[in-house]
Amino acid sequence: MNRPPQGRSFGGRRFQNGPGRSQPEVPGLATRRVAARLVDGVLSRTRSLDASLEIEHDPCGFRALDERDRALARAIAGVTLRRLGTLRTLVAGKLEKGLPKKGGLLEAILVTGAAQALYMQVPAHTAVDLAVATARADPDARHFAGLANAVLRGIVADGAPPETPGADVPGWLYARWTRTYGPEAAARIAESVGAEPALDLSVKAGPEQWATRLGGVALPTGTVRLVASGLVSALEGFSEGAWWVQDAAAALPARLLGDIEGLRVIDLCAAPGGKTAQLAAAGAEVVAVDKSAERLMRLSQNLARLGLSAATTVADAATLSAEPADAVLLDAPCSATGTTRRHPDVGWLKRESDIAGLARVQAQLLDSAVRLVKPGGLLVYCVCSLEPEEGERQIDALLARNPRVRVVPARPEELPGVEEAIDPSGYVRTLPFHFPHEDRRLAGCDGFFAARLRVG
Ligand SMILES: C[S@@+](CC[C@H](N)C(=O)[O-])C[C@H]1O[C@@H](n2cnc3c(N)ncnc32)[C@H](O)[C@@H]1O
Repeated sequence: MNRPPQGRSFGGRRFQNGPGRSQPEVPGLATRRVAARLVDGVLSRTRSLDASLEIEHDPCGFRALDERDRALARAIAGVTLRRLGTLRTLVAGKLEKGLPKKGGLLEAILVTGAAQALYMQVPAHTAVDLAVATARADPDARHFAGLANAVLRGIVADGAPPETPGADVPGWLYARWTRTYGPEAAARIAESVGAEPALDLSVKAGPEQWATRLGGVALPTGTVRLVASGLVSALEGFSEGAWWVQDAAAALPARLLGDIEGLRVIDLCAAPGGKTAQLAAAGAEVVAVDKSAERLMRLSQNLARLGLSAATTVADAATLSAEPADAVLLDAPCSATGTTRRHPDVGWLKRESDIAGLARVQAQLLDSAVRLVKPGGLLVYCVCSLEPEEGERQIDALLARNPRVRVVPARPEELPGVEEAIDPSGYVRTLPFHFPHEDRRLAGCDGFFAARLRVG
């Protein structure tokens, strides 16, 4: 006789109800367990949300869910991470002795449960009951199912707290933004990164037409912006390769190279290829370099969909030797704090001490990039970080150690609609509240730094 499967299967439809017994799972429970596991990867600093969704062995059971439940699990994890500071404070306020040491998924269950009750349209009793059931089904958290029930009922009874600027940004990061940009701008950055981002597309041609066809708006820099919903691959123009997804701020650095038609351009740290696509679409002969063969393969697939081409080289850009090019674009690995709006887990996964290590790598990459530019050619350096050590200070230090390099300041007419991003040194520094729009869903951008340099 075939017996029903026993025990726990992440994302499956069965869970352990007691020794040797298995019953059909409560509807919605698998989705909550997956959401808690996605968030747990971030709380334990073991996996980013994207990594949990992409890793082959599917550590959270995400792929076992159907499409609707996947969307819900992702939404719960996303809202939780966007509100994590507030949710952790609320949970801590209900726990006299703090979180139990061996609670397994307990913290993730509590914050995802509270997020659904306070910030999503999930009835509070459903959010609490499913959180308690998720705790019962976890081998460690089950000892604290009663505690989970009491904590969540208390949080629900109090309701959502008033918004406090910076409450959902990790303390170390908010303190940095306050020091760097001042308290008012830091609060505006925090508010902007707390909102759901729009979907930004770089189009090969005809931004106005594509904005009309897709029901979005064309930004003055040429990016087409839509309110995100559903699968990107289902949107008109995806399969014919008319556009690719790229934040409006991420599309600025390649523009700084100006007219590159027919020029040879080396794109360092190129994968997954958003900037390579821009360079190739502008008519350059592009060599895309990345140290990850797997990510370069994804770049080639992306370019193939777009009907664009570039040569690819798997190499460490810090030691690459190649024939110098007319221009080089270096999009260096960085703390990525400027992408907090799209990746609300960034600050929770990183430590402040990571920044110094990244800055050292960026300096090596910059020195190598300078060597790869023909005399008289241009180098654009960029990072998706809000931290000056990775941006402004990095270029200041390069100028001080290499007399061959000088800044070619960005000009306002090159950045229509975002002229305020040009600083007194001629560097480009976008902040998440740039690209304002009356419809809040269409406002904002990633925090990027870019500098254009001439190598003599
Ligand atoms: C910020 S992402 C680049 C995004 C890309 N430029 C785009 O527009 O789509 C950073 C990339 O740098 C690559 N990378 C990191 N260190 C590198 C190195 N030393 N040499 C070459 N590539 C590197 C990573 O594999 C990753 O693909």
